[in-house]
Amino acid sequence: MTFVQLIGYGVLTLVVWKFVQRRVSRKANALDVAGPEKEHWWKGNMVSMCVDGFQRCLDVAADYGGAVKIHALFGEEWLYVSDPRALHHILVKEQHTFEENDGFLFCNKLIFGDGLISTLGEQHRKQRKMLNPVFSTSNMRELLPVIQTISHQLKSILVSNLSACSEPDHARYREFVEVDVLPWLSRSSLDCICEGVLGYHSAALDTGNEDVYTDALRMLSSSITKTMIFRPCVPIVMRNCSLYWGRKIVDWLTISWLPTQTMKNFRELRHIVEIMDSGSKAILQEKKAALQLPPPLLQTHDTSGETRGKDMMSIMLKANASSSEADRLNDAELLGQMNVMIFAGLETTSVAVARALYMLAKHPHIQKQLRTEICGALAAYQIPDIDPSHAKDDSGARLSYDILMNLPLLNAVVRETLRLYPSLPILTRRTTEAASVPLQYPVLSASGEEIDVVHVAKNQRLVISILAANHNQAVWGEDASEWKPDRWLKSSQGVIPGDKDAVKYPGVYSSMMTFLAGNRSCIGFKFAEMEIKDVLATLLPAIHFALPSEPDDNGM
Ligand code: HEM
Repeated sequence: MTFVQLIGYGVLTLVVWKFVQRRVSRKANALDVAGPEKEHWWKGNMVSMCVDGFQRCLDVAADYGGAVKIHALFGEEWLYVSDPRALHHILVKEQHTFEENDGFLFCNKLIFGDGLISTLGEQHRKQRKMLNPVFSTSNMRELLPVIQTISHQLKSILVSNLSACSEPDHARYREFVEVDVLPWLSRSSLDCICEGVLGYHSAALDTGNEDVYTDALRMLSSSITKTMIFRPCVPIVMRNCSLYWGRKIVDWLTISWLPTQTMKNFRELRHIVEIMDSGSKAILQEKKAALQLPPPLLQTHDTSGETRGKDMMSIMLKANASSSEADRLNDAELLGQMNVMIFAGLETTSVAVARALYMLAKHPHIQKQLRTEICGALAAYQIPDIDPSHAKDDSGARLSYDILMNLPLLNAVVRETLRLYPSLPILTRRTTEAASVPLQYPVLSASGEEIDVVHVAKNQRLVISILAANHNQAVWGEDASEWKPDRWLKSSQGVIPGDKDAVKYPGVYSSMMTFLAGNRSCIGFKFAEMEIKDVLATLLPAIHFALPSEPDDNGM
C-alpha cells in the first residue's frame, strides 16, 4: 500500500466514523414532537418552507401548533417554535441556554466587526447597557426634525415624479401615474439611518450625488443575501484558523480569475465591507474629534437642517467617554455598532413603510380616514416649517413628536402592519446545553400523545417563528391573519389586542414579536416606529396611493 493510499483510507475511515457517530447521536437526541413528513431525503422540508415561505410558515403552525419538528438539510431536525410560553422561556427566562447560532455570529463578526449582533454573554450585556439609553424617547424627540427633513425630500421627489410622468392636458393621467416607490423608500431609509444614527449626510435621495460609502451601504443587504451559501463554512474556518490564515483564505477565494457568479458575489461583498469599514472609521474619527470642540460649535446646523451632535453615535460617544473604564466600549466595538445599525435598520424599516402603503392602497377607505386624521392634526397642531421657503404652500408642514406618535389611526395602521408582516419573519437559535421547553398550548408528540413540554438536546437548532406568533389565533383571535387596524382602537373599551385570558407574547412592542423579546430584542424599535409614522404622515396629505393597474414582471 502506498503512502497516498494509506492517507486516503485514513480520511475515508474518519468520514465514515463521523457519519456513523452523527447518526447515532441524532437517533438518541431525536425531537419527540409531531411535524410534517420529510419531503426529500436530504433537503427535508426546506424547499417548501423556503419557496412557499410566508404561507407554509403559517400553515405548519396552524396544523401542528406552537412547537413543530421540521426536517432540515442532511437529516437534521429543527424545532419550529411559536408558542407564547415557549418563546418567553427561550428569549427571556433562559436566554443564555438558547443563543444565536455560530454561523450567524461569525459571519456578522467578519462583516460588521464587534457590534451587538456578533457578540454574546458579558460583552453583549456591556454593549446593551451602553446603547439602551441612546435610543430613549427623549433622544428620539430631538432627532425627529432630521427625519422630517428627509421625509419631505422624499415627498417632493415622488410628487415631482408624478408631475413628470403625467400628461398635463389629461386630468385622468394627472391622477393615476405609476411610480415604483420601493427604491425611493429604500433611499430615504438609508438617509434616515445615516443622518439619524451616524450623523452622516449620505444624500442617497439625491440620485447621482451618492458617494462610494453611501453606494456600498445601499448594496450591502442584497450582497449578503447573495453570499449566504458561504455561511456554513465560516464557523469552521474561524474556529480552526488564526486571523492571518482566515484572511489568506478570503484572499484566495477572492482572486479575480475565479470566474463563477458565486465568486463574483463573494468579491463584491468583500469590496463593500472594505468600503463600509473605512468609511465608518473616518466618521468615527470625525465624531471623536468633534467631541473635543466646545459645545456651541458642536450644536451648529448645516444646510440640510441636520442638528449636529444629536445623532445616536454622538450621544453614544459622549456616554462612552463619561462611563467607567469597566463599562467603556473600545474603538472596535464602537465601529461595530455603526456598521450593525446601518444593516439592522435599513431594509427592515423601508419594507415596513412599503407594506403599510400597499395595505393602504388595498384599503382606500382606511387610507382616506388616515389622511383626514393627519390633515386634521396638521391644521390644529402644525409647528413652524423646517424650510421657510415652503411657508406659502404648506409643503413643509410637520407635527411635533408627541402629536405624531399619538395619532390613534396612524398608530393602529403601523402596529397592524408590523404585526401581520414582520420584516424579519423567522430567526434561529441553538441550545448551549440540554433543556426543556414548556408550552402554553399542548401539542402532539411524534407518537401522537399530548405533551406540554418539549425536551431538547445540546446544540439543538430552533427556529423562532415571529410570523406564526403574530398570526396565532389563540392569542390574537380568529381574525388574526386579517389586516384590521381598528383592533388597536378598541383599547379604550378595555379590549387589549394580543392578550387573551392573560396569555400574551413577551414582545417589547405591544406584545407582538416583530421586534422580538428579551435582551437581544431590537434596540432601534422606537427609531423605526418614528420613521415609519413620519414618512406616512408626510406622504399621505400630498399623495393618494392606489394599486398598480397590472401585476409586475414577477406576477406581484
Ligand atoms: C421595522 C423595523 C425593524 C424591525 C422589524 C426590526 C427587528 C429586529 C429583530 C427581530 C431583532 C432581533 C434579531 C436577532 O435576535 O437575531 C432586531 C435586532 C436589532 N435591531 Fe432591529 N428592527 C427594525 C429596525 C431597526 C432599526 C431602525 C435599528 C437601528 C437604528 C435596529 C437595530 C437593531 C440592532 C442593533 C439589533 C441587535 C440587538 C441585539 O442583538 O442586542 N433595528 N431587530
